[in-house]
Amino acid sequence: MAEEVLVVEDLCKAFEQPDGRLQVVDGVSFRMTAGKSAALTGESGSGKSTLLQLVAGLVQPDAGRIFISGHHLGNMSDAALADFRRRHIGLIFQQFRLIMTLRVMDNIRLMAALNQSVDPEHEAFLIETLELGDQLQKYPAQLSGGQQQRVGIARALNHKPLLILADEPTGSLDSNTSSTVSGLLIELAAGTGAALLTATHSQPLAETHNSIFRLQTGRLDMPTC
Ligand SMILES: Nc1ncnc2c1ncn2[C@@H]1O[C@H](COP(=O)(O)OP(=O)(O)OP(=O)(O)O)[C@@H](O)[C@H]1O
Repeated sequence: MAEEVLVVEDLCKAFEQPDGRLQVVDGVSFRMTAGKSAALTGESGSGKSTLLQLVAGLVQPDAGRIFISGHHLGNMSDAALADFRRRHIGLIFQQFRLIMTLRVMDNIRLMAALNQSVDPEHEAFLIETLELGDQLQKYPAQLSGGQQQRVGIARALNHKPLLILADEPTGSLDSNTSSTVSGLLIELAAGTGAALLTATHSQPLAETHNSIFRLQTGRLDMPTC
């Protein structure tokens, strides 16, 4: 049986807003296994980014539990959680969030270097697959949007995370570039055995994942598997 990477149990999160308390996540449970991808869909404001931030341990839940490879995030100190996130989670953002003062090569190596876990063969494989070999000495601003996001993907996968969390990873790209980049992300995640959870508005992108989880009024529908 495939290894269970992510287990989310009865997760709840509310925010105080000027017009009252907003229950954004209301008893959400789901599981993901190694090498599988799931898209998280839902209308704007339905809580997709909040759910990703909860799973990344960047926001604390009001109730519920999150296990990543059997480790309960709620039992970790802030320092242990930060260390765990750096080692085992890969984050990909809509606006890429590359470090503009570092060359492409140093951006790609950032997480792996922090973890002292650089694997030159794995790194070379990512660079070749993502066609970044000619860009390594450039700065991010010298690349196209699609190239910058491919650097973001290489950075998120280079330290071999168990779980990749992508928030609208192709939202800033045109539709052709978007489907190339998202195809590479899904293929690489599956190939490295990571579980991939992607928040997206795009139904075509969602349909390229193994499963679709739809957030509606804080709850999860799982119509597609
Ligand atoms: N720190 C916060 N404090 C108060 N309200 C918040 C906070 N973070 C998010 N919210 C609210 O929670 C709701 C869900 O936000 P979230 O960003 O998770 O939605 P989303 O589905 O990712 O939206 P989008 O698709 O537009 O990015 C929104 O109403 C938002 O205003």
